[in-house]
Amino acid sequence: MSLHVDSIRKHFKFRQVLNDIFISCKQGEVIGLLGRNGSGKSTLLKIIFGSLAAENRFVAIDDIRTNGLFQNKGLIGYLPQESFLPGHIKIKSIVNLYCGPHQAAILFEHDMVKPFLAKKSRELSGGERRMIEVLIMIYSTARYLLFDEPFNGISPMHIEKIKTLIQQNTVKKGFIITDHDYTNVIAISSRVILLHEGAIKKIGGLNDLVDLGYLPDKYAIELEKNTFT
Ligand SMILES: Nc1ncnc2c1ncn2[C@@H]1O[C@H](COP(=O)(O)OP(=O)(O)OP(=O)(O)O)[C@@H](O)[C@H]1O
Repeated sequence: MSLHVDSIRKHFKFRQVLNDIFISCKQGEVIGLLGRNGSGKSTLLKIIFGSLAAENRFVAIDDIRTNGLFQNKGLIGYLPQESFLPGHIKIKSIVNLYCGPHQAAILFEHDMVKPFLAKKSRELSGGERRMIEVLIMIYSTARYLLFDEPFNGISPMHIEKIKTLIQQNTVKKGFIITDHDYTNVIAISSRVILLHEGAIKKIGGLNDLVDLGYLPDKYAIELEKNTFT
């Protein structure tokens, strides 16, 4: 069971943003995707999901090639960087829209969702909205989830709960997660990769992130005390 992404190429005007990108994600894995601002992380996730066209794109789920949004339906879920909840609809209805009855019933009782069920999304704070979106995606039917900045605006206590939920849900799902909160991404990732100058680099330790210019030098010694390999 795997999501297989290969040969992705994309340019905007004269800039080649993605150059023959390869990523695989098995059910049970969390892939941490890091990269500097503008390195192409969101572009890559949109192309994998099928909402953005590319010059070249190969995506296969469990060895079956998918050609875009409609073939991905129910298989790949995408949490965009910007909020996607319709502002005028109650959270309870949105949960019903995205989740099956069994998963919706779990969310209705979840302490991070229950207090907001009767509210409309526009009545929530930015962090509350993000929290709901992330939970809806985790409990959606999709088997592979692409998360673009899931921790943005969320307080540390809730980030911990979300990390636990992601890890619990890897039993049946695979995740590709990008967020500038790299310590929390690294903490839950089975593998970490860096999008650098249009290519994917495998990251074996925190020093690689310094060497490739993602983390400043001053972090090297302190961060090497932690390890994610
Ligand atoms: N529609 C577009 N037209 C032209 N250039 C674009 C377009 N979308 C993205 N780009 C450019 O492609 C590059 C990659 O953008 P992308 O949003 O994928 O980066 P990112 O790694 O997600 O960045 P960030 O971490 O800041 O969110 C950027 O230089 C951006 O300016």
